[in-house]
Amino acid sequence: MEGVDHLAHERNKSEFDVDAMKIVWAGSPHAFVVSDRISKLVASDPGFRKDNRSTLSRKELFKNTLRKAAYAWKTIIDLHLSEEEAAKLRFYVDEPAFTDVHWGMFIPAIKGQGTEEQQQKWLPLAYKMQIIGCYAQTELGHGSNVQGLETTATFDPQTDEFIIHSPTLTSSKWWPGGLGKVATHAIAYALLIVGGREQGVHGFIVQLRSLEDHSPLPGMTVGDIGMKFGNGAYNAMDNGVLRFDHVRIPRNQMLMRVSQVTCEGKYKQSDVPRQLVYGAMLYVRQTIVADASCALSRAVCIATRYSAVRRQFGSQNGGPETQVIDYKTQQSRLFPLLASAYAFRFVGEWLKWLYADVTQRLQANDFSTLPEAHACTAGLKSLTTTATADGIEECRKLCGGHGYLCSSGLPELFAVYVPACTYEGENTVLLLQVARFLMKTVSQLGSSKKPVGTIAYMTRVEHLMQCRCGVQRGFAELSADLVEAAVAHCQLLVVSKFIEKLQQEIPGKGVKQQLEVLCNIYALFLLHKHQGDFLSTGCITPKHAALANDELRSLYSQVRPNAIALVDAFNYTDHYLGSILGCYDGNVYPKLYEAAWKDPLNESVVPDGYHQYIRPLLKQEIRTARL
Ligand SMILES: CCCCCCCC/C=C\CCCC(=O)SCCNC(=O)CCNC(=O)[C@H](O)C(C)(C)COP(=O)(O)OP(=O)(O)OC[C@H]1O[C@@H](n2cnc3c(N)ncnc32)[C@H](O)[C@@H]1OP(=O)(O)O
Ligand SMILES: Cc1cc2nc3c(=O)[nH]c(=O)nc-3n(C[C@H](O)[C@H](O)[C@H](O)COP(=O)(O)OP(=O)(O)OC[C@H]3O[C@@H](n4cnc5c(N)ncnc54)[C@H](O)[C@@H]3O)c2cc1C
Repeated sequence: MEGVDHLAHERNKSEFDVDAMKIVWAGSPHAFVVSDRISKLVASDPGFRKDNRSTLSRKELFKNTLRKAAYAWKTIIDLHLSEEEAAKLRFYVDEPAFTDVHWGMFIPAIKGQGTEEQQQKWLPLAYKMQIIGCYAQTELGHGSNVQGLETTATFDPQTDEFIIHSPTLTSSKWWPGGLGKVATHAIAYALLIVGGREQGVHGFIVQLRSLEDHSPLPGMTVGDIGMKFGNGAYNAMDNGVLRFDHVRIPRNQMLMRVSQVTCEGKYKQSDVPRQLVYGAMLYVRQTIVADASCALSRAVCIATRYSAVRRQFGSQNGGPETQVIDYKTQQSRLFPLLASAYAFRFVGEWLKWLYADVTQRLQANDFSTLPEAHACTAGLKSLTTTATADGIEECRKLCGGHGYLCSSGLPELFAVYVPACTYEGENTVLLLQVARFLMKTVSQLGSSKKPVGTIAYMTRVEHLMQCRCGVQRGFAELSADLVEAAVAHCQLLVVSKFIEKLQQEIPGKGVKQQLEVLCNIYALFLLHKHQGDFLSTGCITPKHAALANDELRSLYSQVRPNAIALVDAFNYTDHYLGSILGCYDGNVYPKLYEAAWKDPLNESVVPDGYHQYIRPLLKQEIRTARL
């Protein structure tokens, strides 16, 4: 029945202060108030409905996304929302759109790589959305290998301009979000050529479309690259293709914080590391880690609530069947994902601090922590997105057949989420960056200081690399093993940041205790999963492995009575979850049944096509029918 909380019995089992945990999850009392208010504002506004998305064609989906983006912007202006509130509104609208790239990449690139003068010119236009930007780095032929990009930017001292050109088919810009149909400007990455000399890849602000009638400017061939994975909402994003035909831009539209080109045609490399050209990627990678905790927590919330609602087998003397959340197999699949959602939340908080710290240092021309920041953002982006994509799929499977319905919210969540393993740095490529950082760290330790902890094994690897073949060839030969080492290094980071979080003051009855249980689950699950490595290196004995397994089962039993309260702490509205299986009141079956009849296929009792195709079949008239 509507209005009845079918999960009340579960909520009454909770052993901790859920409201206090909501504040821990949000990050602070202020962050909770903003999130709570904005999520309810979005959920209560029909202009932001999303339950009809799966029935829209791609063009309808795209146009609806433009409508929502414009409506969101009007809401932000009308309600005088702050930048923080506006970002939360875009988050809870939950629609992949050009605004993600405008705010998440175009603006950070100008802030990170533009001079003061360039920031003063372009940022006010971008903040007021008087221009709409995209981040055009990837090409048809190159994405991971940034230094392999083929678009050229040739300086013409006669006119004090750069000539942007796509010399080959593979140099076509390909994938940039917002590029296909919406963006008026791009940060375009191109190989700089000055005085006939190649100077590496740099960023350029290029206007793509007229601000009067939105038509592509001369020399631009631009469009959408076509349908993407599944029928998911990511098809609302116009990932585009763009070819430049000798497009001229003023010299002052090269982003010149890192390097400069003078009007005389002199290339100047300031003492800022070349890698700052990659700065926007550092920013996005750290936001992606926070996004991973959000996406995984959504899937876990759905699967946990449904696992408490669903009963299957185990009826005693005609009594109720067993809740599937009580099966140890369900717990051993679900609760490590619940623990991971919290673990990624806290490592994401730390990474946000690390990014802010490195940004502050860079402003003072202190580049000492840039390598560490790169390794951490790259490694944690890779680790958390892989675990989250796998975790969303596991949550779908934990919900049985109903998990495969669009109305469960899980297929869409998976389809929209999985490209995170590829964009902003393909996950293996990023782990190789971490491996390179680890190797460099080890080689710098020198003979007097042996590596310890998770990089102790690197001594053997380093010896092997140096004696058997050159370091470069050794690295390539052992890259698959080094990627595993990189994952282990990042897992250590996640566990250690969870432990550090527990050393902080955490108010609320039973809250810290619950987090300690989740931290232990996360760590022991990893030990169980990788016990082969731990055993073969003598880090643990078979007895330790058995003890860990026993302790895991005990910890699952401790989480069980608190599971619903732990996902309630995410404080997601039913609108944001977009899932009948995960609805707050647990009233699943009537809602599933009601939703089925809303499908367009049920608009007629006899389906279109019956008379043309089915009836001839049934009446054995198929031989003569015109198909
Ligand atoms: C409101 C918030 C919303 C935000 C979310 C928006 C989401 C929108 C949806 C999707 C957006 C997706 C956008 C994209 O995908 S943009 C394109 C992303 N592309 C990539 O990530 C490319 C990956 N490739 C690279 O980063 C580089 O090519 C490389 C793999 C790192 C190789 O670099 P390079 O060829 O220069 O050479 P090296 O490996 O030799 O590196 C040289 C040294 O530089 C150091 N390095 C490399 N990268 C960085 C960095 N980013 N920062 C700092 N330092 C870096 C590297 O460690 C080497 O140092 P060393 O000391 O060892 O010499
Ligand atoms: C949904 C989506 C949105 C995107 N948005 C944008 C955007 O807004 N702007 C933008 O510029 N780009 C965007 N991209 C492009 C994205 O950044 C690239 O796809 C990504 O960087 C991966 O590069 P790639 O496609 O060239 O993969 P590749 O590098 O070709 O990867 C293919 C395979 O080769 C392997 N590989 C590659 N190099 C090595 C190596 N050195 N050693 C070992 N293995 C290797 C990879 O691990 C992978 O298995 C987007 C992509 C997607 C899917």
